[in-house]
Amino acid sequence: MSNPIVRAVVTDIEGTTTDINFVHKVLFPYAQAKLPDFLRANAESPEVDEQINAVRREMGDADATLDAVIAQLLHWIETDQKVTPLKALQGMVWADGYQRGDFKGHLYSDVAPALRQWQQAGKALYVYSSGSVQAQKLLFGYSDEGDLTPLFNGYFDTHIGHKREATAYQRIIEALDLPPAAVLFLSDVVEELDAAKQAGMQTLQLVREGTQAGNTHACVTRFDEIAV
Ligand SMILES: CSCCC(=O)C(=O)COP(=O)(O)O
Ligand SMILES: [Mg+2]
Repeated sequence: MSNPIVRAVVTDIEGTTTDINFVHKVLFPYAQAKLPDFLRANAESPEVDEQINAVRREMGDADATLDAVIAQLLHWIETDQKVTPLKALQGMVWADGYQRGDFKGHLYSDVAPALRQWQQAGKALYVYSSGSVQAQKLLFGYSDEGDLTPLFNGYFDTHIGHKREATAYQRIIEALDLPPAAVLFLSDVVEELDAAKQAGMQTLQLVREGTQAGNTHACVTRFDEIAV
C-alpha cells in the first residue's frame, strides 16, 4: 500500500539503515587509530587546517597545539560527541579505509530494496546524519549492497543543525521546498523524531535489534514495513 502524501523520505543512518555496532565497533575505532597520524601528516593541507582551527574554536583555545587538538578529538570519539569538525575529519580518515577495502558500509538487508522501490515510486530520498556528508556518501557508495548513491537526491549533516533540534528539520523542509507533512523522517532515536515532528514532518521509529521502542511515534522493525 502506498502513501501518496509522502513525497520525500529523509533517513537517519546509525540504528536506522545501519547497525549501530558497525559505527561503534568498526568506524569509530578505525578513526581513533588513524586520526593522530592523519592529522600530523596532513595538518598543512587547507581542508584539514580548516577543521583543526574549527576544533580550536570549539575548545575556546585558538593556540591549542596539534597534540591538544588530537587529544580533544579522541575524547570526543570516546564519548560519542557529534561535533562538526570531528565528523568532517572522521569522514576524511574513513575515505582511506573504504577505498583500501578495509571495510564496507553496513546496510540492513531490507534497506536497499526499499530505497529502490521508493525511488521508482517517484519519492525523493535524502539522508540526514551526524556523520559528515562525505562520510554518508562513502557509507552508501561503498556499501555491502554496492553503490547506492544514485538513489539519493541529497544529504544533510550537522551543518544544517543538530538532530535533536526542530530548527534543523525546518531548514531541511525549506531546502526540499515541500509541505512539512509531505516529508517522512526515519530514525531510531525518539528525541530526533520529536524534533522532526515539531517541525511538522511525518515520523516513523525504526526499532532494530537492541533499540527501545518509544510510545510517541509509530514504529516499524524493517524498511519493507513502511508504506511510502
Ligand atoms: C555517516 S556514517 C557515520 C555515522 C556517524 O558518524 C554518527 O555519528 C552517527 O550519526 P547518526 O546521526 O547517523 O546517528
Ligand atoms: Mg540513529
